[in-house]
Amino acid sequence: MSVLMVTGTCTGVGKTIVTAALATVARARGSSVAVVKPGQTGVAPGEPGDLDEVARLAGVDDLHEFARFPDPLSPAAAARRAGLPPLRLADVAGQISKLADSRSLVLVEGAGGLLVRYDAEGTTLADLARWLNAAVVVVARPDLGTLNHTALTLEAMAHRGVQLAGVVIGSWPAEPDLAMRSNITDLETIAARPLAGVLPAGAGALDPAEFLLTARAGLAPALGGTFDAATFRNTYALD
Ligand SMILES: Nc1ncnc2c1ncn2[C@@H]1O[C@H](COP(=O)(O)OP(=O)(O)OP(=O)(O)O)[C@@H](O)[C@H]1O
Ligand SMILES: C[C@H](N)[C@H](N)CCCCCC(=O)O
Ligand SMILES: [Mg+2]
Repeated sequence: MSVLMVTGTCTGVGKTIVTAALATVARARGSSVAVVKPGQTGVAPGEPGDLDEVARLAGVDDLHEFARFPDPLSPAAAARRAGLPPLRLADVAGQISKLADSRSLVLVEGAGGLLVRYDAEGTTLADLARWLNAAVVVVARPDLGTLNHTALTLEAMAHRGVQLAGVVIGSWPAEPDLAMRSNITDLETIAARPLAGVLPAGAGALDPAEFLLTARAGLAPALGGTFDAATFRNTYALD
């Protein structure tokens, strides 16, 4: 049993796609996988949320969303605007612990980036990770601006004693520009380790069978495998 959290350097960086990729690879290895989205914002009741995307891509049906607020804001702000009580991550920690007792892997996708607030006290995914002693995958963009966002996220994690599982690039384009090619090297320096994975832009549009193959190729290290850096570098002519 283990709990792996997925955060990002910002919203919209590909956390849901990476969560689905981790889930599909783990399931293909025979693991029982639950996926948790503690607080879903920006989606109306009855509309498909991030967990529905994970279900579609990875075939997971063990899905747990603990609160939903329609405004496309942080969970704290969205709850406030809806006039609803905020989600208590301390309660969510207890629920995740229970799930982890009977699954090989529980994946938890945060809302937005690491320090997005869930309540008026400023509880964040970093608190949840620390309470559960869970490592965190950081999903980063490949393009200009990502070095600073990634460095800030990793520094905030280190400062709070949150363990880094690895940095994954959520959406790598077929035609990377100079900044992207350079950033690959610098992201590895910032993380002080090789990238834990890279998913191609467009991975989210694949059918589930193709998505599994893509996820396997791009994400093995985040689940204890080896990332084939040489193949990746050759594919994208990075050297
Ligand atoms: N590798 C990818 N392939 C295809 N589409 C992608 C990929 N990565 C991201 N996207 C698209 O970019 C958008 C944002 O991605 P995603 O929903 O995974 O972001 P997120 O980090 O989970 O955001 P949120 O904070 O809302 O949870 C989505 O519309 C998604 O379909
Ligand atoms: C609505 C969006 N897609 C996410 N669900 C929530 C993102 C919150 C980001 C808050 C912020 O850092 O400004
Ligand atoms: Mg998401």
